[in-house]
Amino acid sequence: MPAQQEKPADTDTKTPKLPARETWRALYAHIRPRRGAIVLGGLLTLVGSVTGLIQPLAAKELVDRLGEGQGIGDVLVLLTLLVVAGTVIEAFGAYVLERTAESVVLAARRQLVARLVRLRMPAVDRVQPGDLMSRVTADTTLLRQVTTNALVSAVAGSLTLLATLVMMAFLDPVLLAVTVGVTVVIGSGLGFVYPRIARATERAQAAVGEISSTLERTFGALRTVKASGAEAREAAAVDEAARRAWRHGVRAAKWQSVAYTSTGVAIQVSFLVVLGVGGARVASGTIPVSTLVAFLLALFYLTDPISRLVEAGSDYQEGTAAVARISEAERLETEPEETAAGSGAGTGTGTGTGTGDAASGPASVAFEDVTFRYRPELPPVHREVSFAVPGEGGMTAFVGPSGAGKTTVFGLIERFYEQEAGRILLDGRDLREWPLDRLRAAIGYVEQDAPVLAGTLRENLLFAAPDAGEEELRETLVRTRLAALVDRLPDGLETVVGHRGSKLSGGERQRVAIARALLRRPRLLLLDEATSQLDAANERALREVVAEAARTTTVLVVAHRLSTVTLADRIVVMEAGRVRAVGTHEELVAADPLYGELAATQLLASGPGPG
Ligand SMILES: Nc1ncnc2c1ncn2[C@@H]1O[C@H](COP(=O)(O)OP(=O)(O)OP(=O)(O)O)[C@@H](O)[C@H]1O
Repeated sequence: MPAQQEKPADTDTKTPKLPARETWRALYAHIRPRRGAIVLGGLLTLVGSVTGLIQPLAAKELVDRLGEGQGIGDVLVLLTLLVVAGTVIEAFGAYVLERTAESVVLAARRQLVARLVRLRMPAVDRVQPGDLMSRVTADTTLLRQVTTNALVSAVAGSLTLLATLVMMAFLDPVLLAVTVGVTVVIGSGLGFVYPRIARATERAQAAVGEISSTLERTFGALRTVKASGAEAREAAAVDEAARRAWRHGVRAAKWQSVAYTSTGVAIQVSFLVVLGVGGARVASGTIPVSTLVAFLLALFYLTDPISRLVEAGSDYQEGTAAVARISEAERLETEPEETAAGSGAGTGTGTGTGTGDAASGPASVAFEDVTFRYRPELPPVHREVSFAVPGEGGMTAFVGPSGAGKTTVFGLIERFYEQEAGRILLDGRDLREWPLDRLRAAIGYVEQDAPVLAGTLRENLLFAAPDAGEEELRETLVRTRLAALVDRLPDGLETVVGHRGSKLSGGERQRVAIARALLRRPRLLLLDEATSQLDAANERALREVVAEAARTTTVLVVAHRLSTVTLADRIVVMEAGRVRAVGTHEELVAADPLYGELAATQLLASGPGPG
């Protein structure tokens, strides 16, 4: 079985940095569908704050009228309305923005998951599932802030800034030039700070991804972890990643606080410089004192928009970190859309033969000089592999030493991987010409470790054929010798089987996986036999199930049992990626020394035998 897992290059802490334009484009792609709601939310917030600004004027009018002994009833009503309206509008604006932010996150998650479930196997081999999970959960969360608050702050801040600058220019262009000069000098430091916020956030997020990866590994094999006494080491690995997330998170916070502080410093320094330069201009009679006073007041009005802009910039940096990691996951190679969705014509439920245009009945399979390697830098796993299985049902067994490339045959038939030379034919048609969904609908695949998913027995059985009827389900249970087990269980088909079917025995798991594959009514059944020993009853049950399936379906078995190969109509002996010999058990025992040795020493010979 392919079990190679190595530290993937693309989930390293150093996520390659996207160019600024591309980052913005990727971010904007998330915002675009909701730009209407963001504009609405922004406008409502703005109207709310403007209403707030009118309140002091109304209050002044109220006081004036009181002084003059006039009636204040209408002003009081107006003031009340303003307060209520202002509060309600602002709150509603905030709600619209928050809701939009959540929608942006939701859309990003859905889009990412829709792609990730369609990942091609070579991409899956390179990444760590836990890290991908954290991109879907944790990284998308970071989009919340940047897509709404930061954007609105940036626009509102820019507008206010512009208005204040115009007013300052009107008061005294020279003092404005002085202010802008000081602010730009100090603000240019942000060019140094911002990339550091982005980098620290990105590393913190990568570390969070590592936490997920480690947890996924630990909980995916908790029995092995416990049996190996590795609990403390696994916890330490999570601890190390968590510390790294903390360290980078703190670093991001440090740079954020530097950015915020620099705003205050810029204003303070501007104030002092304007005081000096303005004072001199007043002394020389160039401007009146009132202008200087007004200018200094205006300078303080600058604080708010600049702070908002700096904060928006900082949020944006966090957003870019998230977007870099999300985009990286989105760039992983995927299979065509119709595959996972099963939306291709003629599949729908996946319960029928599903091949639509192809004939029903057992499928034929042929390999013609197939050469394949898992990665370009690795040696070939298949070298000019050729064999032919006619479309007349029956069982073909693949045998050979461990690592000979038997499981890989199945991976290629399912088109999980693509050969580099040669052709693979199903029903005489090149696999590359088959729509993927139709191809897979024609095949039932039972992996070696017979994965049973968390959930109920029923969910597991119907996983590949959700619309199968109750009668068909019963019938399949009988065929796969599972009916007695289901009847024995207090909750029957609704029994929860535990994570990876841990509440079932190895033999039961195998048969559940076969039942699942059979419910798909496959024309070709690929069965990767378990290497573990089964008790005699389980082994006999399994053998009967496979023999029965072979009457109506072409069955290919990666065989580890003598009892299976003796039943096979045809045996393909593989060694080091080549087909060594093809024949029946008797023929091969007589003609092929490797097969003779395998049959004598390596194939599991337990159970009552084929008779
Ligand atoms: N996803 C993968 N990436 C890289 N190499 C792989 C991958 N899967 C399998 N291999 C390698 O390809 C070779 C053939 O593997 P395969 O699983 O086809 O062997 P097998 O004959 O089924 O072995 P076994 O009887 O032990 O299951 C092995 O050397 C294996 O290490």
